[in-house]
Amino acid sequence: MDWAEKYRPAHLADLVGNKTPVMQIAEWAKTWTRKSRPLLLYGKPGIGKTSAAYALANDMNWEVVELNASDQRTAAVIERIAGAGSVTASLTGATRKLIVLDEADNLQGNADRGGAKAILECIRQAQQPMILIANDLYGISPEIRARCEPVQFKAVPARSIVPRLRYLCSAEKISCSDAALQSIAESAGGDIRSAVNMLYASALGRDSLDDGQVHTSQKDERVSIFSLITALFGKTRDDELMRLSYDVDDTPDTIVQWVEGSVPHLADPRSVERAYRYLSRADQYLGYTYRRQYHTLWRYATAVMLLGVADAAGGKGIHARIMPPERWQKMAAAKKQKTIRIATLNKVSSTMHVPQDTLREHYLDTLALLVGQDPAGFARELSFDADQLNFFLNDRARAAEIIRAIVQEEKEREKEAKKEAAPPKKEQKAEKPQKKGELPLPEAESPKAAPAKVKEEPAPAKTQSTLFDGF
Ligand SMILES: Nc1ncnc2c1ncn2[C@@H]1O[C@H](COP(=O)(O)OP(=O)(O)OP(=O)(O)O)[C@@H](O)[C@H]1O
Repeated sequence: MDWAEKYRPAHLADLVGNKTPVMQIAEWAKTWTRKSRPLLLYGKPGIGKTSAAYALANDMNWEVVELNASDQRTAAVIERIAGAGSVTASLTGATRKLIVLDEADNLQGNADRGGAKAILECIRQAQQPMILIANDLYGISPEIRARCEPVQFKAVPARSIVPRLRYLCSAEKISCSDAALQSIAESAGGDIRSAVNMLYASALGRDSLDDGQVHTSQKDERVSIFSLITALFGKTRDDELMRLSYDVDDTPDTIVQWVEGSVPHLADPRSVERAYRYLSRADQYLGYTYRRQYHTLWRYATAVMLLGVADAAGGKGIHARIMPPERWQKMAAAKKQKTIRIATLNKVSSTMHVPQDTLREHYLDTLALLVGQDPAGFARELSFDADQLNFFLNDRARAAEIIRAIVQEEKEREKEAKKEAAPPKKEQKAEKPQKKGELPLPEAESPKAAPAKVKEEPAPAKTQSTLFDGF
């Protein structure tokens, strides 16, 4: 087992740094009731968010139900596991179950619209404590954020990491110089997992370690696409540019798109034209690579693209924000539209018992007209969200307004239902003072009992009839 896992803190007290958030978590757990909001632990990777959730469960003798947003991407799976985990009692005798949803910020992709909804539903219904974990607080949808109590974890300073590394060395019976520990702790940039991994990699097969034997290469020497693009437009030597391209995680077909996205930032139109010529040549090589499965050509593609564009750019630097290729944004928008279209048509076709193709080819216009006449009715009937309603209305603001009103209505109804379900305060009713000189009404004549008399008029069977009765 690697050391990061082997030395995962077992108790909250074992966590290094972040004392305030740790206390906040412990307090939340001690005072937890079903009305408590879930915690949302956020902060950069490797600083103890997941460890804190597990250590808390251990300290409280709670069982953990872990959901990993990036693994279990469908709403159905999350609903099934979270639903069961959140409302049923524990089988192992643990007092409670702690639902841990890791990588909660990974759920907001377009494909995961259902996933985000399922989390919201899970938060609403959970009868058990729940912790969401994310790197980026703003990668979480506002609805989920609003329902959670945010707890920020901060990068751990090197001076706090050093004692932890020293403890690991003594547990593993390795003698390690202070300078070596200091150098590892500083290059970890506040990420304890990274520090532990560096120590592990450096100490492998040794029983003593000094400064010169430390590998701090971990992730810090990985080249990001941003540094590659910056180098491409700067005065970088050709061999250095090629080295950077090998170190970057992205493949040439991705790099070519980033380069293409940056070319319009060149000031001189002649340079732009030259850069595009090199790009199109590189693109041809990439095409051959895939068609012939001859991956050596990748190297040519990379060389033509980078050295050619660098030559066209003339080392003048890039003076604009480096952005992901615009094409990706367009593709993401198109993918979102497709997801909405499929989900919407699925709902309608299964309710109307009409195949999706037939619906799309023959009835879509008619349906859009009908929805336009009674958008709220259709939205209620088919549980549309704002995007799905907008698919028919083509008016985002109106669709959002209608859905907001429906949600509000539902909340009111829930409130009413809860009120009705609450046990009647009988003493108050019984002791309701009677006005002077007023005779008590017999049961049947009291205003409350009156509706019981109109039994001839059956109440409209609201739950039975639907908008689709005619279909
Ligand atoms: N505060 C800490 N104290 C002690 N060890 C830590 C701490 N933070 C991280 N570690 C070490 O790093 C490993 C990974 O930490 P953890 O999974 O808790 O990080 P995380 O903040 O949840 O990261 P990510 O966002 O990538 O999931 C732990 O198993 C442990 O070895």
